[in-house]
Amino acid sequence: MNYQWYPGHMTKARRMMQENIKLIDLVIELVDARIPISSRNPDIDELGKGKSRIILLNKSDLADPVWNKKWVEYFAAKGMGVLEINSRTGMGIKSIQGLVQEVCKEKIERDRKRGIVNRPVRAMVVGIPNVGKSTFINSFAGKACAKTGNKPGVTKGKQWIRLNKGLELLDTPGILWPKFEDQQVGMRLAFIGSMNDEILIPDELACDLIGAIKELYPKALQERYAADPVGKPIEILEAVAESRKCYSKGEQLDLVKASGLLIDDFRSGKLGRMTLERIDSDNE
Ligand SMILES: Nc1nc2c(ncn2[C@@H]2O[C@H](COP(=O)(O)OP(=O)(O)OP(=O)(O)O)[C@@H](O)[C@H]2O)c(=O)[nH]1
Repeated sequence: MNYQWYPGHMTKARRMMQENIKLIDLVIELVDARIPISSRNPDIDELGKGKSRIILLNKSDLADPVWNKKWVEYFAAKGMGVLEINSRTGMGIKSIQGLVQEVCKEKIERDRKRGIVNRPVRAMVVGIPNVGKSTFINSFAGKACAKTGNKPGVTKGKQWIRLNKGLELLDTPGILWPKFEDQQVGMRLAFIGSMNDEILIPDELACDLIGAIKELYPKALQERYAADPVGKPIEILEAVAESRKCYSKGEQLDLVKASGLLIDDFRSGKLGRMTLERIDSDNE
């Protein structure tokens, strides 16, 4: 299947990003912990040049804990502030404030030398669609947050959330586009549900997903569906249909229904915590 990403509002997204980036000191980039490279924007390093940076591995509850640690080490080794978080439960969120202070140390020091004290760090959350930006902002800002009104000298309509004396967050996240011309990336985004499912063919998507899981977590397919993990993806999909009793009229296996169930099981973590992207020579 051709995994086609429709850039849609990419030009607008880029323009907004370029406009907002001028206003901030810190870029908080959210990625999906299950595919930490494919869920990044290919131009983020260029767009965020000269800004402090934090990368958050969101949805870490759905990803393999062993690989969460390895990916944290990977980004830390590249000099980035990094944490694994779960925006739904708030896991890891508390540690962000300390990390902000750490990555913005130079800026705070620079301000202090110039006699500027108590100027808050201004941050913006960015990430591709569906990575959890809104959930994260709600969780990070919490109920205690107060929206500050429009500030003089700031582009009209911008709203800042004051988290504490030292940190303000732009209330609207920057939506970035993924590396949409890359088929592997497109496929992984389709697996996690970051591509419009309506443009995808369910059983082909399911077979591609089975192919990926079979390589990395063969036992999961065996345990949940009693499937032979060395079988062909289509045979494994048939096993899914049998184990979940997906039959259409005439006792035929309903592979489309089975595909939906399998994809849902993966996306909701019922198949287990899985990381589908590994550190290899391509991204080292
Ligand atoms: N399991 C899990 N689900 C999460 C987490 N963070 C967000 N989600 C879910 O992911 C889905 C997308 O979250 P949103 O906050 O709407 O994502 P977004 O990046 O703002 O999406 P766009 O508005 O499309 O750009 C929602 O169903 C969230 O509940 C997380 O850490 N773990």
